[in-house]
Amino acid sequence: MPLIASLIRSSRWLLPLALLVSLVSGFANAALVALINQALQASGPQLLQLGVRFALLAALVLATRVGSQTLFMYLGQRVKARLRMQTIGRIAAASFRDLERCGAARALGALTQDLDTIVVFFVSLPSIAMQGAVIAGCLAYLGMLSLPILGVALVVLGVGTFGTHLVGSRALRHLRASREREDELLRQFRALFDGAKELKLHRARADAFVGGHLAPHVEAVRAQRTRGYVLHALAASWGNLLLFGFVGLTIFVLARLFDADAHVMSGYALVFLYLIMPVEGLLAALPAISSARVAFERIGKLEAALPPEQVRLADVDRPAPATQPAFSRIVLEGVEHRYAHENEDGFFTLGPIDLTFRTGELVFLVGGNGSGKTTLAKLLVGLYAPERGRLLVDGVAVDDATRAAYRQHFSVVFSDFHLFDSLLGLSAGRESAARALLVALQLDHKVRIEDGAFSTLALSQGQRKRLALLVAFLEDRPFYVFDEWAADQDPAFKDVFYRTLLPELKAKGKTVLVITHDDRYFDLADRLIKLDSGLIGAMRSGLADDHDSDKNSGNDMASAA
Ligand SMILES: Nc1ncnc2c1ncn2[C@@H]1O[C@H](COP(=O)(O)OP(=O)(O)OP(=O)(O)O)[C@@H](O)[C@H]1O
Repeated sequence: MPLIASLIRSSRWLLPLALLVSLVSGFANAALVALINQALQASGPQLLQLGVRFALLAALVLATRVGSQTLFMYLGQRVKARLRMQTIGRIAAASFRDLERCGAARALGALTQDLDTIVVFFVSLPSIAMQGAVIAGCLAYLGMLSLPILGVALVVLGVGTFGTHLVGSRALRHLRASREREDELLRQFRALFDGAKELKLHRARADAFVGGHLAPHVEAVRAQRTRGYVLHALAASWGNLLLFGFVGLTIFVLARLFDADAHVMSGYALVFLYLIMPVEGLLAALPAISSARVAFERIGKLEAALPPEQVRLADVDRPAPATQPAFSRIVLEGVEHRYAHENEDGFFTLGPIDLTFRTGELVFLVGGNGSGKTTLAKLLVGLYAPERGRLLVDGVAVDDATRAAYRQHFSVVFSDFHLFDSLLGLSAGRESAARALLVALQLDHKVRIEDGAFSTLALSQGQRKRLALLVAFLEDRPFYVFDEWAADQDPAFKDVFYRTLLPELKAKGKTVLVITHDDRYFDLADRLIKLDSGLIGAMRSGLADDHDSDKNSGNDMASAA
C-alpha cells in the first residue's frame, strides 16, 4: 500500500528503531525461558550466576518494553498528525466540484475514525512485534531441543496461517462493508442536528427518522461488525486449537517417540507455556490489523477521489494590482455545466452561455428557482471548470493551471455562505476599516472585532449576511457577486444595499453581479440577464454598446422582468 510505504519512509529511523527495540525485548523474553530451564537443573555457584543473568535479562526486557511502547506511542501520534495534515491538504487542494461530489461525511470519517483506527494499530505494533519475537525465540529454542519437533511446529504454523488468512479475508470484507455504512450514518447524524427544528416540531417525522432511518443503519453496522469480529474470533480459536493440538501431540506422543530426557521435557513444557500468551496475543490483534487495513484503504480512496487541482501557485500568490483594474473584460464563451442527478434519469444542463462582463458594470441576474443562477455564478467565479466552452480574461483563456489565480478576482457572498469567526487572510491593518464597516452595516451595537476575530456569530440570518458582506468589502476584489444577498434584509436595509452600497461599489470601478428576485430595483442595473432552464432567456442592457458583445443580447428587456 503506497500510503503505508510513504508513512514508513517519513518515519525515517524511528520505525526501524522502535521495531528493533521491540524485537530485542521479545528475544530477551524468550531467552528467559532457556535460562529458567537451565536454572531448574542448576545448583550452587552456577545458580547464583544464572540468578544474576536472570535479573539482568529481566531488566532488559522491562526497559526495552517501556522503550518500544514509548516510541510507538510517539510514532502513532506523529503518524496521525501527519496523515491528518496530508488529508486536510488534499481536501483543501481538491476542486470544488470533487468536494461536492465526495461529501463531507466521507472526509470527516477519514479524518476522525479511520485515523484513530490507524493509531490504535500503531500503538499495538510493539506488542505485535514483541510477541512475534517471543514466538520466533521460542521456536529457535525448540529447534535446539529437537529439530524434528521444530519441523512439526513449522508445519502447524503454516496450516494455522493459511486457515486464519482464509477466515480473516472474509472478516475483512465485513469490516470494509460496515465502515462504508458508517459514512452514511455520519451523514444521518448531521441531520439530527441540522434538522433538529423539523424533528422537534413533527413527532411522526422524528419517529420515522430515528426508528425508520437511523436504527436500521445502526443495526446493519452492528450486525456486519459483529460478523467480522466473530470470524476473527473463529480464526483465533482455530490458531489456539492448533497450538493445543501441537502441544498435546508433542508432550504425549512425539516426546515419547523421540525418547526425550527430563531436561528436554521441562524445556518443552516451558516453551509451550511461554508460547501460549504471545500466540493468543497475536491472534487477538487480528481485528486491529484488519481494521487498520480498511482505514488505510479508505484514506487512500478518499485521496484518489480528491485529486489536487493543477495550480500554478506563483499566480495565486501574486497580489492583485491596487491602482489599475485587474481586467477590463471577462468573457464566457459557449460555457456549459451539467449536473448528473443520482438515482434519476435527468440532467440539469446550464448553457451554452455567452456573456461579457466589463469593469465597473452593475449586472442583475434573474430567473426562476432552479433556473441555474447559482450554477452560473459558480462557473463565472471559477469554482466549476466549464465542461464545454471557456472563460477569457481580456482575451486570455483561463485553464486548469490558472483557474485558482483567476478565482482571486472575486468576492462572493453565496446564499449558503459560510462565515468564519475571524478575518482570515486579511492583514491586521484592515481592522479599522472593518470597524467602520460594522458601523455602516448597522452591526456595531452587536458585534465587535477583537484581535482579528468577531466577538460573536450568534446573530440573525440577516445580520450574519451583513457580516459576510463586511468580509467581502474588506477583500476589496475587482469583481463582486451577491447571490440573493438582500433576501433576508429588512426593507430599509434592502434599500441601503441597492441604492447606496451597490452604486458605491460601481463608483469604485468594481464589477458587480447581483442574483436577485427584487423586481423593485431592477431599473438600477446597467444590465439585466434572465436565465430560463439553464439558458439565457432575455437581457436588458443599459449600456449603448452592449448588444455587440453578447450573442444573447438581442432580446426584449420587458420580458426579462
Ligand atoms: N450540487 C448539485 N448537484 C446536482 N444538481 C444540482 C446541484 N446544485 C444545483 N443542482 C441542480 O441544478 C439546477 C439549478 O440550480 P441552481 O442552484 O443553479 O438554481 P438557481 O437558479 O440558483 O435557483 P434558486 O433561485 O432556487 O436559488 C437545479 O435544478 C438543481 O437541481
